[in-house]
Amino acid sequence: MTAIKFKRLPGNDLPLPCYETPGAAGMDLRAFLPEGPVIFEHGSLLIIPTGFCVELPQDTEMQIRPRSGMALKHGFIIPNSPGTVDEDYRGEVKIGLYYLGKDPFAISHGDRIAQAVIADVRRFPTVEVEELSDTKRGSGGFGSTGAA
Ligand SMILES: O=c1ccn([C@H]2C[C@H](O)[C@@H](COP(=O)(O)OP(=O)(O)OP(=O)(O)O)O2)c(=O)[nH]1
Ligand SMILES: [Mg+2]
Repeated sequence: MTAIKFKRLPGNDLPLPCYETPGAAGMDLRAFLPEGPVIFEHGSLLIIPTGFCVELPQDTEMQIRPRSGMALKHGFIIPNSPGTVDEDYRGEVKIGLYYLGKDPFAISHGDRIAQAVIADVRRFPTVEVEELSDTKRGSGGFGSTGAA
C-alpha cells in the first residue's frame, strides 16, 4: 500500500502522524513547540509548526481540518480550513489556529491540534465558452431554494 512519506525536522521527537483508531479518517497532527507552550488569548491567530515535511502520493492532497473537540470544547478554528497541502509541497506542514475562547489557553509541545485527511485530486483542463447549458436552478443561489 502507498505510504505517506514524512521527513522529520531536526530536534523533532514527536511520534509520526498516525491514525488514532483503525477507522479514523484523519491522522492527528501535533504541535511542534520544543521551546515551550504557546498561550492563545481570545482572538489570537498563530501558525503552529508540526515538525514534519511531507511527500504525498501523486494526485492526492492533504486536507488540514480542525479536531472537533478542539473546536467545539475549546474554541479553536482553522481559518483556512480545510488547509490544502499540495502534492508538490516539500516545506514544513503548519497549522493556522484562531482562538475564539474567553480565557487564555495553552497549547503545548505534542498536543494534537488538527487532523490531516488525504484526499484524491482530479485535475481538468479549462476552456472558455460563450454560453453555459440551461438548468432548473439557473443563477439562483445563496438560499434561493428556501429553508424548509
Ligand atoms: O494549512 C496549511 C495550508 C497550506 N500549507 C502549505 C502547504 C501548501 O502546499 C502551501 C500553500 O498553501 P495554499 O495553496 O493553500 O496557499 P496559497 O496562499 O495559495 O500559497 P501559494 O501561493 O504558496 O500556493 O502551504 C500548510 O502547511 N498548512
Ligand atoms: Mg496555492
